[in-house]
Amino acid sequence: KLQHIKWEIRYSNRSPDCFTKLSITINGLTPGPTITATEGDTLVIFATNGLFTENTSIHWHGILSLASGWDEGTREPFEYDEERSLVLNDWWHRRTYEQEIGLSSLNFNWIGEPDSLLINGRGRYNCSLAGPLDACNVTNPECSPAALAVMPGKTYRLRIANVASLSALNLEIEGHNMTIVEADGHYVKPVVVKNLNTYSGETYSVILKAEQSPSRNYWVVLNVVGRKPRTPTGTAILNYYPNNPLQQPPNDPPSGPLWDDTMYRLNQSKLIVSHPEYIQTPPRVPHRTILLLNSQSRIDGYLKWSLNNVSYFFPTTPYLIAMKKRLLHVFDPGHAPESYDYKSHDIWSAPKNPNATLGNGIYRLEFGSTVDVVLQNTNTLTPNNSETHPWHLHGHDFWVLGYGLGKFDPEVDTREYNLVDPIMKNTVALHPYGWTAIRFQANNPGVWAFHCHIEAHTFMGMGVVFEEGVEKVGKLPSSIMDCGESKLLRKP
Ligand SMILES: O=C1O[C@H]([C@@H](O)CO)C(O)=C1O
Repeated sequence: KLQHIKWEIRYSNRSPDCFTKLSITINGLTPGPTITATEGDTLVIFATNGLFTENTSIHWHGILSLASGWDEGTREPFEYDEERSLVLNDWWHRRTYEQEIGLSSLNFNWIGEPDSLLINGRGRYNCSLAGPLDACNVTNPECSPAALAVMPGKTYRLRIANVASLSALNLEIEGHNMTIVEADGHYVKPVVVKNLNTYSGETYSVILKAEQSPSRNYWVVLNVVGRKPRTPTGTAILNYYPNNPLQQPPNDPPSGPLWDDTMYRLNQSKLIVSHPEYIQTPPRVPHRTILLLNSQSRIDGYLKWSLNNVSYFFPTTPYLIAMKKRLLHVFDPGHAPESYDYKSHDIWSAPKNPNATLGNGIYRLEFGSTVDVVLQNTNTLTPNNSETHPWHLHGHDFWVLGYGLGKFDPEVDTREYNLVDPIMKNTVALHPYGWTAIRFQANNPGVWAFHCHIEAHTFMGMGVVFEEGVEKVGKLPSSIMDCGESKLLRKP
């Protein structure tokens, strides 16, 4: 089926948590409109940029720009009556420009924790904390809680997206277990959980049975985990027909797991493996292994994040254009570092020498080769602290071969890799003081980002770039020649 969709991207005043804020919207909505499509449909999306001074682009998160013939016509390995979407977000009242200035000043100012958590674009800020010039109104219908309507006895597929820019979020539905059946577009060997940890950029489907007493509603509860929460719990209402969708459950919301229980989250990550009937077996061995030390660092006094002591900065001319048009001077010609000194590096302490360098050299991958990346976490510059990082790869799905705590040991840990039924994903968590190993095939011609999906961390340099088969990319349209030196190539 062919669908034509029109999107207008513009600023509007929105009050998703009762506090009015200028927000970037699609057709006036945040989160934007839902597209309902069947696998195989063709979507033509005509987007207009109604922002006054900014460029914009849309990243098709989790939708591979590759022909995936093996997915044709397959049936889902689970049953449900209806589906519902749950878009989970964290929300700040300060403008992103102020945040950027704070992050990139010598007088570093962290973005802090979110003001609110939103479920389907709705949250609740405590308006008594708002300033005299702020607009904050708890009776605004825009911020009345989201209701998830269910019929007693029916089974639902909840499609969950964590679109937060920072937070790892724990979702719990009071009195109901969830069965995880899908992650990042791949079917999962079903696992029953009381609550679900999701990391920025991830998507899941869970099956929920409306099998509790229909005499009342139940809480849908969202909590920050992995960072010390300073944000009130986000809530929505699981609304059993025929109760009023605004009727609050009779008790307090459940409190969720402890925010700093890393083992709990690590163990849940390990439970997510491929559904037995949908296994795509990974190649047995990689052609190349890249080991990436994730560390907080300093460059000339500025706080940064770096990979193998290189903090990434974006070149002003896009790589794809630079490579196709031989503008090779616009980024570092050298190779990005393949590894770090893992024998002597102490991951448990703040680094004695936190200095790093800026760079934007790339990893050139042989087309068609199998590449392993091992992400190694370490202590930040703060003593006894290590953070969670959701790593997101553009242009590919990867196999998740394993997770561990402590320092990755290539001799021992590679033997424990799951080569039998690993899940494929596009976003994966690196847990505090832990490591995560992934494998992918460099089979999608182009230039692809691999970065921490925490927006502030990407901004502070936490990313790398892969190139493969760029010579196979066809002619670039002159309409994309907008940034840096590519402007000179634009046909009038
Ligand atoms: O990048 C970060 O900076 C702060 C803190 O480490 C320094 O203020 C924080 O929590 C981050 O995730």
